[in-house]
Parts: sequence; C-alpha cells; structure tokens
Amino acid sequence: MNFTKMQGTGNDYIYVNCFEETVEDPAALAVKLSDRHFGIGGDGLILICPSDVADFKMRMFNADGSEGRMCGNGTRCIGKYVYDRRLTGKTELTLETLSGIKTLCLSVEDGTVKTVRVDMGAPVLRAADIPVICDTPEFVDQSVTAGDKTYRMTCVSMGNPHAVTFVEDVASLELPRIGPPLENHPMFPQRANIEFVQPVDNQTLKMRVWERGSGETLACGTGACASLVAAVFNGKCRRRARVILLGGELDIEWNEQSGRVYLTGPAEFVFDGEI
Ligand SMILES: N[C@@H](CCC[C@H](N)C(=O)O)C(=O)O
Repeated sequence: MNFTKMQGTGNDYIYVNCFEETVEDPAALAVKLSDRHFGIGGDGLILICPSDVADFKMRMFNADGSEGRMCGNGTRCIGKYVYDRRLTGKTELTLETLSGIKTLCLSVEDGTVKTVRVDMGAPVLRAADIPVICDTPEFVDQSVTAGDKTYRMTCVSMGNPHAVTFVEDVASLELPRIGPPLENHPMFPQRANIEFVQPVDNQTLKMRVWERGSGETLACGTGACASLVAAVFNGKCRRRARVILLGGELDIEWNEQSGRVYLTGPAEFVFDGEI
C-alpha cells in the first residue's frame, strides 16, 4: 500500500489515497501505523476517499483507532494533496466529513498549494450537542476538577468536542499527566480534546493541546478554532487572532456577520512510502 506522510503545523498524519488503495480496517491500521517506534509514526491515519456529495471525502482516525468527526489540520493537508497530486484542478473545493461538508480555498504559488483557508462552520456552544453533561445550557467558564486540580473551562464543538482552559504559562504544563484525566472526565461522554490557552494580547493566543485519542500533538486546527471562540466568549481576545502552537501558527477568524469560523494555515508533504 502506498501512503504519504503530511503535516499541518506539525500535526502529522499518514494519508492514504483511497481512489487507488483499499483499506479494510482503518481503525486497526491507524493504531499500527501511528506507532512512532514500531510503525510509520504519526498522530493518526487519514483516508482521502471519493464522495457522492462533495469533491472529496475525509475519514480520519486518531492514533488509538477512534474515528474523529473533523480535523482542521488534516483538512488543509487534503487540500494540498488533491491539488498538488493533480486529483483536481480546482482551487475552491468541497470536502465531506463526519461533521458536514467543508469548503476549502487553496492559495497556490508556483503551481503548488502554500496555504489553505477552511470554512469550519459555526461553533456549537449548546452543552448537549458538544456533548458535555452539565445542568446549564452552555458550559462557559465553569469549574472542572480532575486529578488534584480544578480548572475553569469553556466547552465548544467544532464538529468535535473541545474543552478550553486559560493558563498563565503553557510552557510549564505537564500535559501527559494532566491531559488524560481531563480527556476522560465523566462529564465528557464522548471524551474531549483539551486546549490549554495562554492569552498573549487581544490578537494572539498561545496554545497547547491534549488530543482525544492521540495525546499531545504539536497542533490541532479544530482546537485552535475552539480556543479562539472560547477566548472571545471570555473577553480575552478579538474575533481574529494568531494562534501560536508548538508546531507553527494558524490564523483563526470567527466572522461576526456569518457566525462561521475560518481556519488558515500551511500544509506540507513530509515523505511518500510503501508498506
Ligand atoms: N488534530 C485535529 C483533530 C483530530 C481529531 C480529534 N483528536 C478528535 O478526536 O476529535 C485537528 O487539527 O483538528
């Protein structure tokens, strides 16, 4: 089977072109190939598939084999893959995901895609739809106790569940210790992606993420969008900001007129291989 390793702001996945390859058990394959010592190594597996309702379809699997409903960084990488590998000549295209059809705008320079802008849709704040178990309609700046610590958290779905907490210094956090009890907290019936956000100024956020099913990653596109939305809700930032992650920077805008969130950032090939 041929595969391509790609990364978007350091969030690296193994991509398989399912126009040419058949993957029988993607969940098991994601676990096997994502292993950084005994596999190819990556944050998970992404399948680029034909779609009946859009130009292409994405299926994404975390490193533990669970299927994600949306992946911001993966979406941008698919944009680059399908254009640079000549599966399409379009610079505006649609992508079917488990959280609906997303529109991608590709910025092309010298015949290759440099950045991709994704219309991520409107954020969901209704607790039952995220889902978060609580007795309020939304979960904004409320306490969550996990391990020996209590966090103030704001929960947002960007097609997948996120819980965002604001901290003074992202660099000093021990994510492998504090991430798992939050990801698996009983108030998140489908688990959650956990974002730790340090507001720098009203147009800049620093963020680290503990991803559901993959652990700490160098970036999370949906997480950056959820962080901006949570920051706006908590009066910490304007509606457009630069989000600085361990693996690079993303430009996130929550447009006031449309109510939709736009994610812009890079996408890169790492290498091709055969397994
Ligand atoms: N890294 C992704 C999100 C991947 C899915 C997530 N771990 C989940 O299970 O919801 C991104 O860039 O958005």
